[in-house]
Amino acid sequence: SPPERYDPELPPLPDDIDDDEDSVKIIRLVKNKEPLGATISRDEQTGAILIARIMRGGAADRSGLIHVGDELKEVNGIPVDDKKPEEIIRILAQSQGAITFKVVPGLKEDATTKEPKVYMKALFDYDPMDDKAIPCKEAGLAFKKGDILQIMSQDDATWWQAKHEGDANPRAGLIPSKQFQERRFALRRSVTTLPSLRSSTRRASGFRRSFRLSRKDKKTNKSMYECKKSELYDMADVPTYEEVTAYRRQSGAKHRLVVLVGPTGIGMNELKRKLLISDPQHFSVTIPHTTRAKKNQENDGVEYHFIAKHLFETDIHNNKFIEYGEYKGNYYGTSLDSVRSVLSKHKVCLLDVQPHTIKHLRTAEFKPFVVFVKPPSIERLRETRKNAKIISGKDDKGTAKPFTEDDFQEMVRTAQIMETQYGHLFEKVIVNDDLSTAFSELRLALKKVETENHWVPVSWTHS
Ligand SMILES: Nc1ncnc2c1ncn2[C@@H]1O[C@H](COP(=O)(O)OP(=O)(O)OP(=O)(O)O)[C@@H](O)[C@H]1O
Repeated sequence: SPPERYDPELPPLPDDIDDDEDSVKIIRLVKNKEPLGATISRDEQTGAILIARIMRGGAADRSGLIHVGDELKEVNGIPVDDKKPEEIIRILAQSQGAITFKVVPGLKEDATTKEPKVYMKALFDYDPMDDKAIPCKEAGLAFKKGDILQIMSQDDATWWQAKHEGDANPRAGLIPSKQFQERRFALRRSVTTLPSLRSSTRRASGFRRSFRLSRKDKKTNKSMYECKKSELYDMADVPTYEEVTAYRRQSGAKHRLVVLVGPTGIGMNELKRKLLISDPQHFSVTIPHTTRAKKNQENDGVEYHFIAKHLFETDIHNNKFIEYGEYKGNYYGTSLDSVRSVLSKHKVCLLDVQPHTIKHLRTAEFKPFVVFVKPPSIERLRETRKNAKIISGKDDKGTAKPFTEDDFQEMVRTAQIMETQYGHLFEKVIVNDDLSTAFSELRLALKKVETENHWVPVSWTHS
């Protein structure tokens, strides 16, 4: 049967309806300490004060009574037509308890938006209090590099709304959009000069000890390992946000590649060695390639893969190497296939690389877990490394020498530059102060990578 209609019969609308009077809504909100969660702006054309933005989950949003586009007429009986937005904000900030608004409703917003599930990893530090561009500092959300943000709204091209992942407080805050941040970051970069990691590591770094070689060429005092890819390219990458998703490795699935980075001499080999000893069935390292002649006691595919120079060069051209370099006329390198070989044995592959290499490894195949091994304070370095030796590379045999004050300073300096330039790629930072503490921390972190949820780029889970 057709539904009965209970609507009352309405009289016809009068012809002389007064828009201004009839469409006005009086809204009463009780405001405690919490901000209202709305921003206002003046319409350039009409001069009207409009609700510019409603913060998701804020007081205004939860009331459901105020909407973007509503025109504000009065606050607590005070007309706002002749007021500057700053003055109105001051009135709002000062009032406590019930606030009365008189508004002319704008066009209704689409109310079907449900809570969005977009997560971004912040790749930079942000403090709205230092941001001259933000329309309202109090509405801003501060965050640190590495924080996971749930993006609540991307409606505005310049200011997104976000909250910290897992934060029970439903109130969102304003953050600069990716596009906006990229634009102004690029502008800022063009006027400041970043310290170059390349020149700083030229002296100290060279071959990783993974290649079991000393680091410096004695005669030229030059890095044996020259970056083949321009680091200028890195400067063009603007770290803003990266869309991420929770990923948990399925038991039985291949392990994520464990990548260690840090200044030379910080103890990456030591940490790798300890991991290998702690569980040789579980952890493994890659076998490097070399074009040097095999020594008698060596076996092909054990210490090195021994290959001919022209084959090595072909492999270079075919992008088979993660890193490679030349030392005394011979090539040494770590191939992608040597990593694959470890992973396909269902072992955890421990790899230390130069930081600019990380981005080439960040693929769905390897899902690298990047650990930055960081030096403690220079005082602690002096204390803890009192009896330690470093392969100085000052002589051909690469004999171990005690650390010098220069070594410590170089380590701290390089670490700072690495963190500034590549910090957004580090998922775990381990300060190698006391070695056994650092080792336990690393082992725990690697255990968690195998069993717990971690945020990874969405692109890694699509394939
Ligand atoms: N926390 C620590 N306390 C004391 N000594 C340490 C600590 N960590 C590492 N060392 C010592 O410092 C020296 C250098 O460490 P290691 O060879 O592991 O450095 P590395 O980072 O692998 O350097 P590279 O690969 O560039 O040669 C070693 O003698 C090591 O035993």
